[in-house]
Amino acid sequence: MKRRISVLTTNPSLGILTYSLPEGKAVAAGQLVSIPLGPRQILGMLWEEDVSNQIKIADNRLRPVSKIYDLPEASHCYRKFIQWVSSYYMAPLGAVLRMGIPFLPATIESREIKNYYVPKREWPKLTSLRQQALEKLSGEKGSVRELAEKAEVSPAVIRALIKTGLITEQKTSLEIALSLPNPDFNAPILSETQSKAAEILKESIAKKSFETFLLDGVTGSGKTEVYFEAIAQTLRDGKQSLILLPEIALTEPFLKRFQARFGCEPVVWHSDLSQARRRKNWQAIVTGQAKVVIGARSALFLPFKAIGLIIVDEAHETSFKQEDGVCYQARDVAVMRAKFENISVILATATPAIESVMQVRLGNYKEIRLAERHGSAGLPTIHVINMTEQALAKGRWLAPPLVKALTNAVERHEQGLLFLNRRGYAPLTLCRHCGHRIKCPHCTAWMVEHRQLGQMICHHCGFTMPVPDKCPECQTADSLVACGPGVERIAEETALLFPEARIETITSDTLATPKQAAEFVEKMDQGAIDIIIGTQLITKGYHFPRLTVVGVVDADIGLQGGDLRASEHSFQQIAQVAGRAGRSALDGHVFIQTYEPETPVISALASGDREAFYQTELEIREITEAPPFGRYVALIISSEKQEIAEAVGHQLGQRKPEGDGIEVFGPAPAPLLQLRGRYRYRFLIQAKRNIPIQRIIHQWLSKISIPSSVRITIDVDPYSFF
Ligand SMILES: Nc1ncnc2c1ncn2[C@@H]1O[C@H](COP(=O)(O)OP(=O)(O)OP(=O)(O)O)[C@@H](O)[C@H]1O
Ligand SMILES: [Zn+2]
Repeated sequence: MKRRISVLTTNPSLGILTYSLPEGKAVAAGQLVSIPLGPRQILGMLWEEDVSNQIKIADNRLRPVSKIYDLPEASHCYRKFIQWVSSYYMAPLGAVLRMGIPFLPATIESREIKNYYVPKREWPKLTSLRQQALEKLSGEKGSVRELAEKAEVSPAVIRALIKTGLITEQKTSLEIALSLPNPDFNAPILSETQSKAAEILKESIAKKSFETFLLDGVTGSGKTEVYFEAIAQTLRDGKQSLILLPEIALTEPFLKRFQARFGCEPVVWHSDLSQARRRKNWQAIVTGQAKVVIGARSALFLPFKAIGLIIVDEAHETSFKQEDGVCYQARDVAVMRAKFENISVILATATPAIESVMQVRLGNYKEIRLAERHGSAGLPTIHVINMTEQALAKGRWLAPPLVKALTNAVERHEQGLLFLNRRGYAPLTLCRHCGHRIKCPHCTAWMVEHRQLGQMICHHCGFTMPVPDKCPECQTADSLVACGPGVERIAEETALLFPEARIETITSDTLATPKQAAEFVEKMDQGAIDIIIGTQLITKGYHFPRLTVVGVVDADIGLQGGDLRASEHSFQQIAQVAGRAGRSALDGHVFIQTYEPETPVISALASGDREAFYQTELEIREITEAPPFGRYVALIISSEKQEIAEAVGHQLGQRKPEGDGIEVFGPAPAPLLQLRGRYRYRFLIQAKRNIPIQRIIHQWLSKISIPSSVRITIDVDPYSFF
């Protein structure tokens, strides 16, 4: 009988398959292999070494593994971890593995990537598409696909140009000479509290066992400096560290800061890297050359050679929640990875998630507090502006006390920040003649005017159309009016109030890449910006010493959705943006504009009594058996045909699981009934934490046959409810 092994493929619909092994080859579980499937080669990981007694396939039908990659095998802990993620989040095993191994690795023989280079020079006359491509690409390099994307032509055009020799091939080696971060390169002198905190972390790392820390320090207290000490210790031990950041725009400033402390840049992992860069970095992580990795949440799934520490920075951030594909919460996954690897994990934040606070109370996480800002900086003064008492002119959104503070700041050559979490000019456009509201044809959502682009954009599906000059419904000309403010409208008002000021709008439209973020930080540091108008993108991580005035344009926005975490998120967001003010020698002032100054969120911010706010939140959650006390799972049934989605919802509704400690709500049409052209119906399952909810849902779903046009999304511990 042949030697048999099971291989977990990175193809979600295939899962685990059985293959035979070439005689005499030594293999270990966790090794990467490629296997033949029909005419194709598929990537996978040896899952179990010898499965000869379990599998019924006849020897002659068994195909051999075609290649075993010469890379360190992933550990037993790693495979256990992938398994856990798959079963907890109810996602196919292969889909989870694919996040860690997103491409065929280079083999020993071909540790090179084909890149192409377009020389800078005058080009001969060619067909216009080719001409256009060469002009756009002058001086660029990349893979065929990357060049095609940059030039906005098809890959065939690029291939044709390669054939003519106008674009030349360049082999890039995968071996990178990485500089090693030096733990003692430029260590700061820590304050007493900071060094106590750092000592606790270092001791934990020395113990080499699983421990979760909540590094809870006010904004500007030096959390980063403290966890850098933990990284230094991990470096001394020869192990790898992973730092997760909530936003890739934050990586660039972070790289600089890291370099100043450790003498060289860490290795980066996120979606904005070129193919060649991604492959190199992946290789360095898997072989253990990369000692410190900073990345987006997907970095958690990489098969590190020797991981010794995980840090989640701004751990309360909702962007750690992945909402499509495998739905997971990276903060929780980080803790689980650390548990499987038996290492320490640090959650750093100034405004912890309720879930984390609860884990501290239960004794599962250790809390480390940094109560004061570093050096001479004090916390900013909070001013609440009761908007019901402010008589603002029509189309004006900034109240006089805020305007006055900004005026003073600009005069003193300090900087101001106006925060409004709404992209575009206005969230709603309506016809003042017939009342028609401009809506997305594919979503249950308003089209948002982006005046600078001259476009209306749907923020859910990206559908775009020109701003109409008459009402699409009643055809009346010049009857459309913008309702409510977005950042662009606030920028317009600010420009009127401060004609001399240099104003910059920062949103995901203007600050999409790490490079743009770096340019922005540079401008701020040089004092080339007086006032920033920004969305949540600007609330976290940045340290601008001359920024002294922060205005929260509409503090009530976050509470409108009214979901489970609305108050918590609103509190976190405002506290974070407030934390950008007065971070060095200059005093900071924060102005919060609200129509409801009495709500718990605003009063907690005004009084600085965070504990009381958390206490009340926890009590509400406990009474309602909401997370973290109970558990939620959302089930979303969607189809392009409304009747079909509704019918499947109805069928499932009739077979709802029942029993003690579990309650199923729905099916109900989702608040966002139509999204990207699909109609959606929702269930919300609420269960006690000891209920094996995943198993129950599996059984429930297996009771009915689901048409192929219907998609069922399972979201365990959901954050969005629309
Ligand atoms: N011991 C120290 N010596 C010198 N500079 C320090 C020290 N501690 C903190 N700083 C400086 O103070 C500023 C704030 O520190 P840091 O960014 O680490 O705070 P943080 O708690 O991570 O802030 P936030 O939560 O707002 O992002 C930084 O410029 C940092 O370099
Ligand atoms: Zn849409």
